[in-house]
Amino acid sequence: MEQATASESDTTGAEAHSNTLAPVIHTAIGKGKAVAAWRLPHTNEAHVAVSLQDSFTPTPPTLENSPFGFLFCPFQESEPAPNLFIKADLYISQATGKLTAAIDAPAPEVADFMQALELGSTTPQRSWHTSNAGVQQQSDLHFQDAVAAAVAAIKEEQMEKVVLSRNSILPLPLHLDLAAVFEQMCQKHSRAFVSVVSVPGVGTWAGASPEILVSINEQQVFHTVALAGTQPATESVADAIWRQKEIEEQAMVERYILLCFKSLRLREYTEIGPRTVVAGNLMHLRTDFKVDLKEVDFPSLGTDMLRLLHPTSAVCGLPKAPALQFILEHEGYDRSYYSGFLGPVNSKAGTHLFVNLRCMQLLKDKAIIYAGAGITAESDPVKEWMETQHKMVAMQRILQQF
Ligand SMILES: C=C(O[C@H]1C=CC=C(C(=O)O)[C@@H]1O)C(=O)O
Repeated sequence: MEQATASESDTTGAEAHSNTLAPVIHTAIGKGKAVAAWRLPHTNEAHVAVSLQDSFTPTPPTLENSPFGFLFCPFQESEPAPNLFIKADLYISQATGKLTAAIDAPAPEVADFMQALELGSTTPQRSWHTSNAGVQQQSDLHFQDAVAAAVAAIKEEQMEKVVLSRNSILPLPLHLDLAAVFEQMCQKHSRAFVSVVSVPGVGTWAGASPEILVSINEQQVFHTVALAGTQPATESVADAIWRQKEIEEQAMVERYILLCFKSLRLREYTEIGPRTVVAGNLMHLRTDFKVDLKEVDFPSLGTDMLRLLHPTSAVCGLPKAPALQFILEHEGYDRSYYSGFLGPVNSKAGTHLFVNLRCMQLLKDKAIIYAGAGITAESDPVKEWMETQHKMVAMQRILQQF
């Protein structure tokens, strides 16, 4: 039997001609397989990976020795929301338009999939894998009360910052197609990491994230960011004026990343920023941290930083333990995969994990849109609620296209 290896180039020549990405997504769902589609920021090339395995759970997520696939992890691991790895048994990119099978992909399943693809998909609209978990939605007042409680706890010095979130449930348009949702997001969000993930028994998520968690590109450059502070986008980023509250909020995220480097005794990094960046209808403050792994001998940096960073102070808070405790006690709903992380691992372009933000979960006839806001001593409950409204606009606009 052939061994699984850790690179996207380990593929056999199993090809189906004239494929585009949409039929591959439809066939995967029709055949009950897990599928992920993604497009990296500032690139034109979309990718789709399909797993032909029955199990998707990695324990624990390691990056360096992983085969090529797509990692999908929740905010907090639980039975309905486990860490998932969609191994790329089948892979297609827009650049080649050819579906290829990994060298260790199960041959009968590959043949079966190719045949179904040739026959053409009859997948109806609004067809994707759905989760069995119930939907919880809190009232607007619940969110605002939680913010007020967080401000009080911060003033009592129980923590410095906590990120509180909420969800909003919308009916789904009848003519919604998952591949078309992906395409719309690619068109509308060129600066974001765009993805759709659909896993049997777990459900379907779509999003356009502005936040890199851990990325190692083909030149072996490690990259992470401190992203925080939000305001509506202005004509030009040069016009952005940031309040002290946002500057401090982002500085806390930066400080936590520096602490992670320090705990790994890593001093050879570059730091650029904070700069104003645009994310859809919004702007944020971002500092970029990079490490050249060709110059620094630290082969496990990706996995080590992932373990230390998640959940970052951009989605959890500072210090991490009391902020997490506060979230679990006060948010009043399960974040599931919102504010978890996701992305391709060991692809030709490297490993690119993003925080699952500006995202939605697709149920049979509803979408759940998620958003959060960083709470500090200066936070105002109504303004923070408005900020979450602004963050939900990205996904609302995608649904309005149908
Ligand atoms: C938690 C979210 O955003 C984070 C990322 C950027 C800015 C944020 C903020 O200003 O609060 C959040 O920390 C979200 O989009 O749901």
